[in-house]
Amino acid sequence: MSEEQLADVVGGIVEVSAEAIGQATARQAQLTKPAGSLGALERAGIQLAGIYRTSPPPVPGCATVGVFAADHGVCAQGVTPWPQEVTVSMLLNMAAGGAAINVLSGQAGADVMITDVGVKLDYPASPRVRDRKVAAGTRDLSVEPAMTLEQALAAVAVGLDAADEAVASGATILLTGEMGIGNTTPSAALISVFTGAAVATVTGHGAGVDDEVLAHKVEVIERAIALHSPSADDPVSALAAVGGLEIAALVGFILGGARSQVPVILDGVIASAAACVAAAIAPAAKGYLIAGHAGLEPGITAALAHLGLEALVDLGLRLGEGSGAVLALPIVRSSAAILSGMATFADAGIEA
Ligand SMILES: Cc1cc2ncn([C@H]3O[C@H](COP(=O)(O)O)[C@@H](O)[C@H]3O)c2cc1C
Ligand SMILES: O=C(O)c1cccnc1
Repeated sequence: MSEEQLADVVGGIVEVSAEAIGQATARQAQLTKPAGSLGALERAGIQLAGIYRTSPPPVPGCATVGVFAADHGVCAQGVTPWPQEVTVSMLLNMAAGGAAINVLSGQAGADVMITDVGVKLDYPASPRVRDRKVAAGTRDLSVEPAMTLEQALAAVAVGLDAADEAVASGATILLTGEMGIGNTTPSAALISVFTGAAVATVTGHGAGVDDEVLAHKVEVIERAIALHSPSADDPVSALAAVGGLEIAALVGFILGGARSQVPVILDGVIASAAACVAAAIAPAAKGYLIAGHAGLEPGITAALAHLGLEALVDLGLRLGEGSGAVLALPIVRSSAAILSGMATFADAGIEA
């Protein structure tokens, strides 16, 4: 897609409804509970009213987790303990239903939609994997831009199409997922660029590096940022320079959800990085974002603070895949059900 086509997408994203938010806020105060007693559940329900533009909001039923997979040239710098082959192996594991995201999605009642946007190694085609490969992995962002602008935009388009397809198939809520060995490195880079936080404060252990490798990971990211001088004022260029193909696809998935006026539940650090980019491209998209969980990666905390989002769940997760997003799904559904299902003080004849 071209930058003009992306601008059209941005132009199609409307702010969530302030009127429905006002109505839902007033309704929360009339329900048979002390004001504010349901905490974050109340705030989530009000947000859903704004997103769906009606109060009470519908309970989001059909849910799709968009899992985007890709590889990362920066793995050449030794920023992850895992070999790149694991991206393919886990992709096939997900296609076979054996990954954590499959099990958790089954429990939550969500469909898993798997898209290859940039896996490096070949594998036997699977009917469960959508082949939308833009490139066989990114370049090493510590020595050259991870992607060309064209590749970054093409990957954004893959995510937009996935969101449109999910919504056309009946999804009324989207959740972000990913698989890509090495992807916590570009995620930390983007979060540093978009939040302004120091690299060392937003870089974590990812899939298990020790403290010594973590220090090296920080140094690799600092080097990349010094090389490209990415700016939050030019989000697509920043994404191309220090991002990843699945992160770009997640940017498109988020923008697509916002354009279709459905909520998008964010997973962990990779989703948080994509959300920072999406919000910089389209500030109105922010209103459609729900932070699924807090997680152990420090970049999540910085990104959510930057976006003004409050994590719904904190189970000390550090997996990714979409795991924290699907765990939050029942809570998000409950927040809508509270607004439609609870009696008001007037209904129950209680003097408020
Ligand atoms: C077996 C396995 C399953 C995973 N599922 C998600 N990730 C997570 O870990 C990777 C990012 O961490 P890093 O940047 O440190 O490589 C991504 O694939 C992410 O989805 C996994 C990682 C592994 C090894
Ligand atoms: O929080 C995450 O999303 C995460 C953490 C570790 C590894 N991969 C992803």
